[in-house]
Amino acid sequence: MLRWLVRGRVGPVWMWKALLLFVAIGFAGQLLGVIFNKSSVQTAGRSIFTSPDAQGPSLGSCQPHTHIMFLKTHKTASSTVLNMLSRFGEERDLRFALPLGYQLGYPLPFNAHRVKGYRGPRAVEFHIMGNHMRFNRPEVEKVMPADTFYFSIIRNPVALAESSFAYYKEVAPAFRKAKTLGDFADDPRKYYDPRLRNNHYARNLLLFDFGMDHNANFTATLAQRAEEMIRQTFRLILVSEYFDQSMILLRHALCWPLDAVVSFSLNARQQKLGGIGGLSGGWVGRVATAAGVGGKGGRSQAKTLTNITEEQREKLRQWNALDWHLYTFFNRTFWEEINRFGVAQMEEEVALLRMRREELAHVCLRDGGKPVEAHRIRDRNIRPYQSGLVKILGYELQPGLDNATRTACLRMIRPEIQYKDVLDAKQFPRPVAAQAQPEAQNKVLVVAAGGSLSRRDSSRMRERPMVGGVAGRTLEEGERDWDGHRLTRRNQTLIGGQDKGRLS
Ligand SMILES: Nc1ncnc2c1ncn2[C@@H]1O[C@H](COP(=O)(O)OS(=O)(=O)O)[C@@H](OP(=O)(O)O)[C@H]1O
Repeated sequence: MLRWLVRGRVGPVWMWKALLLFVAIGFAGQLLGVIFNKSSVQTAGRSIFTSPDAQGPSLGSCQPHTHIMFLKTHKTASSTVLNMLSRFGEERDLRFALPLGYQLGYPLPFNAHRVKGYRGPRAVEFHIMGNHMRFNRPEVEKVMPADTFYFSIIRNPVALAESSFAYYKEVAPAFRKAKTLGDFADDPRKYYDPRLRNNHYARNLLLFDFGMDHNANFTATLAQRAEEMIRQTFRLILVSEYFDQSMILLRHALCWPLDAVVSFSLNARQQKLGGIGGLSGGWVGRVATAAGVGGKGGRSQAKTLTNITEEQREKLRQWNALDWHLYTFFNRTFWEEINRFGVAQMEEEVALLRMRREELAHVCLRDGGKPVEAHRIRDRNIRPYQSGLVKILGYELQPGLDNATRTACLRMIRPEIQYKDVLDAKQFPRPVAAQAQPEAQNKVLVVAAGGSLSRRDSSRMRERPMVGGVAGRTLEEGERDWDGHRLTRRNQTLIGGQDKGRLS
């Protein structure tokens, strides 16, 4: 029959040869496609963010909340939470109440004028607010709509003190003077002067962030007043030690899809003890594992990385007695909430969340999700800011991702400072000419997530994420940020205009 065809009874020979060639190419293409489909991360990732798993179990007919205020408390996993809000808002073109610099006037009580683009209390234009601030309800209410959902997160004060000590060692004078956290815990008053700027990082930091007097001595009346104020304003208080359970409660409260609350831990210190595990070694889920649902009847253990004795822990609890009260109180209400939600359902949903996180880590992250030191991250734009005694870790993206997957994965690991720049550039696009100024790179100030400005020699500065370089946003010399003081620059050393306390 082929001879018959070839002889040109049905069309010329060249046409049949061409046809055979096309069929062969098509077949080979199909075959290669099957092979690559099985092995390539890129293809696996193509559909992962749009698969039905991304939605999670049905939430019924509720409407997703889009007016949200998150009080970003310090050293409580708040950067991981803020990352979710940033992703959610960016994907849906929501408007963020962004700071002029990198924090909303912290540590001064929040003032509405710290919000970029704020035009007065009657202009309703922001959906999400979540950068560091010292809470001040009347001013926040000027910015956010009346139906805003307020929530925040707390952490065991002992673990929080440890994290704060490591991060703000050179920022808080009380920590600077103490050799170790143990020494500080043994006799905090020896190191602590309430008049010194930045010492709020060393005592009742939670209470300070909620806008209350963190230096007051503990009384039951004060503690109850604090608890009452928080309950009146905040609809949900999450607990860092039970991060995954917190995410499930949050997702139900906000009526958000599962993927919106799946995250990789950001801003983590390198673990000195015990090394770093990959995903299978429990890194991404390390906190989750430590916080099994209801494992300890709702009580949490502070997971600390340094060696402090039980006696020193107890001293830290006493030193931070007001925070300790808040923590125990809201830990209790948190578990009451889970009981109302249903313990069995919580277990199921937490398991789904963890599975999903593993899946996304497998697609998005290099080396199975193992966090890496900043200088090892090839893409400088996603290096986390470094501060204090230990290395703050970040992630590397899996190579070879298709564009859509890469964008979604990148959002999940983009550090807070860089994310603020991205959102800022989107909300306040600058004329092309302004973005192209060559000296912009030289005027970059590096600002810590916690608010401190880096004091680095220029060679080390090159290792830091170039804040202004991320999206063309640069803090200009003389701009006011941090606490309203004018910032000046002396040979790469950035200092506050009038204070003895350096900004780091
Ligand atoms: N998912 C999750 N679960 C539990 N804990 C987590 C999570 N993500 C981040 N972290 C830990 O939170 C600490 C950083 O907190 P913040 O991001 O609030 O710090 S900051 O105030 O913005 O600088 C930091 O704690 P330390 O490592 O003890 O310093 C992070 O490891």
